[in-house]
Amino acid sequence: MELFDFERDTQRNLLPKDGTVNYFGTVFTEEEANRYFDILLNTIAWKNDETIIFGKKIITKRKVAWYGEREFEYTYSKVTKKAQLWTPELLQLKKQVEAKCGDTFNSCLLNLYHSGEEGMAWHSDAEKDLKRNSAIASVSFGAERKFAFKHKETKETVSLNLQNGSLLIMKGTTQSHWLHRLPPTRKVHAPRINLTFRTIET
Ligand SMILES: O=C(O)CCC(=O)C(=O)O
Ligand SMILES: [Fe+2]
Repeated sequence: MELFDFERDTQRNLLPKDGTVNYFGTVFTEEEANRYFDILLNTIAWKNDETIIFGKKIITKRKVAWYGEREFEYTYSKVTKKAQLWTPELLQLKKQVEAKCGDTFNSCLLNLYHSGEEGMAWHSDAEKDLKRNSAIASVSFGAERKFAFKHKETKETVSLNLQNGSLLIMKGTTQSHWLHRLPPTRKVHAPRINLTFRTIET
């Protein structure tokens, strides 16, 4: 197999063990991706994220929003938030993503990174509100950014670039054994929007 085909093979697990990550590459055309970027930028109720670090409330530069099929209460970065109801475009995106990966989702966390200087530190998405070992689908629009995984015990790392209009799935025991992050970079000046479709335990 050519290297190109190998990288495009969505059945390939990017993790060597203890979880499954599939990168589907771009699943939206550049035109569709740019259109979604603009719509989301203008229709989502973006807010600066709040978190507690060493007992102090911190306001992040990165903006976030939380949507779902119900007004779920959800604790993320140690602060409890209430989901807003799906917008028409988010519901459409959710259906497109579900059709591609075969999993279903009932909520979505959105992140807006204004430039490469904004990122997200090492974490795993294993909050108690999330259904255990359920798939998380990550859709990216805008600037291409590096994304990395680190095994919690062995510290081995795996990284890839998340392209404009791309889809990445994390599933199985990935969140129990691996951390992930979006490293900050001085090389990227353009903004990026990321959506992670998730399943809240109901
Ligand atoms: O922006 C990204 O690609 C990752 C976001 C993320 O890990 C999260 O929202 O939990
Ligand atoms: Fe995450």
